[in-house]
Amino acid sequence: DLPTNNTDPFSHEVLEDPAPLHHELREAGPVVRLTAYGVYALARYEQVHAALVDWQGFQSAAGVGLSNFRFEEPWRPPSLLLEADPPRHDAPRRVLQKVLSPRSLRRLRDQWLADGDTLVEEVLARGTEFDAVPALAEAFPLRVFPDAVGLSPEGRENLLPLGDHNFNAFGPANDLVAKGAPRVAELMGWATARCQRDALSPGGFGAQIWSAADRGEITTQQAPLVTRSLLLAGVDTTVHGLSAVLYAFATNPDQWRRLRAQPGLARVAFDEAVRWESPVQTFFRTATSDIRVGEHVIPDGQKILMFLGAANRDPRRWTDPDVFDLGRDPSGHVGFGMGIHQCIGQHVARLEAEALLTALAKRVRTIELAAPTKRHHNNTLRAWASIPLRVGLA
Ligand code: HEM
Ligand SMILES: CC(C)Cc1ccc(C(=O)O)cc1
Repeated sequence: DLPTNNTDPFSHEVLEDPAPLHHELREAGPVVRLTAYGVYALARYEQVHAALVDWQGFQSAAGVGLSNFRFEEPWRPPSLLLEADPPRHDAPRRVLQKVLSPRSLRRLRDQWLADGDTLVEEVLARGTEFDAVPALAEAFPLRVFPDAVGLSPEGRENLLPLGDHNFNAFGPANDLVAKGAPRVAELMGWATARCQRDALSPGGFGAQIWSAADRGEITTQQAPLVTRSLLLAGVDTTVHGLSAVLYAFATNPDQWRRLRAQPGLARVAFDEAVRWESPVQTFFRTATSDIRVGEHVIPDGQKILMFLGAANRDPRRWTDPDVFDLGRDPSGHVGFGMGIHQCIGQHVARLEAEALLTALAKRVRTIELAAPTKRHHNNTLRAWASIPLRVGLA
C-alpha cells in the first residue's frame, strides 16, 4: 500500500544534496508518506503540477509551510496572496498583476540594463577573480529592487535575513528557524514600518499598491500587507536564482559560449537555471477533502509537501533532466509554481537576470569556478553562500 520514507527532507544532509532523496521519492510512487513529519510528499512532475493547479483541493489558506493554520497561530499575519485562496486572494492578486506586469516593468528596463553594465564594470575593475554571490547575485537585486519598490535607503541590509527567515519558517522548527528567531521581531517590525504609505517613494511598486487602494481595488488595510509580500518574496528568491544561473554557466562553459554567441538566450537561460536548480525547492498545501492520488487517498486536512526541485528533474517529463541545456524549452517547469498562485514576480526576476547576464556576456569571454562552492542551507531555498569565479575578459 502507501509507500513511506523516513528521511528528514529539512536535514542538513538533504539540504546539502537533495538529489538522492528526490530520486527515492519519485521512484517510490505518485505519493509517499514522510514519517518524519506525518505529511504526504509529491515528487513527480505530474502530481506536483496537478496539485499546484488544483487550488480547491490543495489549499493555501491553511499556510504553505508545515504549520497548519487550522490549528496553529501563524508567526506573522498571513500573506493576502500566498496564504489566501479565492475569493480573498483575487483582488490583491489583480493589483500585483498590474503593478508587476511586463508592460509596467518596461519603464525599468533601460535603467536595469544600465545598472547591470555599471555593476559588472565595478566588479571587473577589482579583478577577474571574485565571489559571484556577494559581488553579483546579492549586489544586483539589492541595487535595483528596493529602489523599484520605493524603499527608503536605510535598513536595506535587513532584506536578506528577513527573507531567509521567512523561507526557513515554512519548514519545521529546526536549528535554521532557531538561528533567525532572535531578530524576527526587529526585522518584521522594520518591514511592516516600510510598507506604510508615507514610507514609500512616489512611483515605486509600493506607492502603486497604495494608489490601487485609493481607487478601491483593495482596502487601505490590505495595502501594507500586499507591499510586505514584495519584501518577503522579492529578494532572496532572485539572489539565489541569479546564483543558480551563474553556477550553471560556470560549470557548463559550452553553454556560456552559446550565450555569448546568442545573447538573446539570456531569458531562456534563466528559466532553464530555475528549472535545473529550483531556487524554491519545496512548500506545502493542505487537503480540503479526501483526495485520491494514484490508488491512494490523502485524508482531508493533511499537509502535502510538494518537491518542485524533484519535479523539475523528473525523467518522466524532461529529457536528460540533470543537464543544463540552453537548447531545451524549459517552459512548463514548476520553479515559479503553476496556476493561480504562480509567481507574480517572475517578470521582475527575469528582467533582473536578463540585465545581469547581458552585461556579463558583453565583457566576459570565459567563466569558471576558481575554488569549491559553499552552500547556504535554508528549509525552502536552494542557495549558495559562495561561488568563487575566475573570468577571462572579452
Ligand atoms: C527566481 C526568483 C523567484 C522564484 C524562484 C519564485 C518562486 C515562486 C513560487 C514557486 C511561487 C508559488 C508559491 C505557491 O504556489 O504557493 C511564487 C509566488 C509568489 N512570488 Fe515568486 N519567485 C521569485 C521571484 C519573485 C519576485 C522578484 C517577487 C516580487 C517582486 C515574487 C513575489 C511572489 C508573490 C507575491 C507570490 C505569491 C503569488 C500568489 O500566491 O498569488 N517572487 N514565487
Ligand atoms: C515561493 C514563495 C513561498 C515565495 C513567497 C514568499 C512570501 C510571499 C508573501 O506574499 O508574503 C509570497 C511568495
